[in-house]
Amino acid sequence: MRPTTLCFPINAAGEFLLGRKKRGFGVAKWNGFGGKLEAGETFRQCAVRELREESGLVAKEADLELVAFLDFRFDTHAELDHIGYVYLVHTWQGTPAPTEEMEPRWFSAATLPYEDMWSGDRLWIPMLQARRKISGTIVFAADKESLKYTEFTDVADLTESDSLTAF
Ligand SMILES: COc1nc(N)nc2c1ncn2[C@H]1C[C@H](O)[C@@H](COP(=O)(O)OP(=O)(O)OP(=O)(O)O)O1
Repeated sequence: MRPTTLCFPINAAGEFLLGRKKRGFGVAKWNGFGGKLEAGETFRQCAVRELREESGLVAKEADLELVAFLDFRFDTHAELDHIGYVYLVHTWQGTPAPTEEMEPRWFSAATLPYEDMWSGDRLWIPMLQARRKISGTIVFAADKESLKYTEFTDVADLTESDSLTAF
């Protein structure tokens, strides 16, 4: 799978905006807003575009705080392996609105619906809520849901890799 981005808007009350995915990869799960990199796009361009397309929120590239690099691997489905850059978004224009792909809703930090999210999320999203920046590997088992292996490392700073944009 192509490289991806994932954005989590956070409001002044510390709530996270999630969207319930209506179609495609991760359908019916709550997640941040993002998608696959398009040809010629930078990760930040992708993140801004996907956030707008899926939530209606308009952010500037400079308003994205890069907080995680994740290597998602699927033990018996290598075609699904992909990397993702994760951003927190504190500033935007517009109001969240349902889109063709996502049904948005605000959640307090303590009540994220982990039972209806990707199973790795309950491990790494709390690290972001603790203001950590991380690099991680998440390996899913054959059922594409259970976790087989995870590893997370704190990083002092993160920068998007240019070498991952060519495909
Ligand atoms: C496997 O673990 C994952 N956990 C979480 N929390 N998020 C994930 C995981 N794997 C992928 N994601 C994110 C990364 C992207 O933001 C989306 C998937 O992107 P999608 O397939 O929806 O990409 P689009 O370009 O929007 O899709 P279309 O081709 O349908 O337009 O999930």
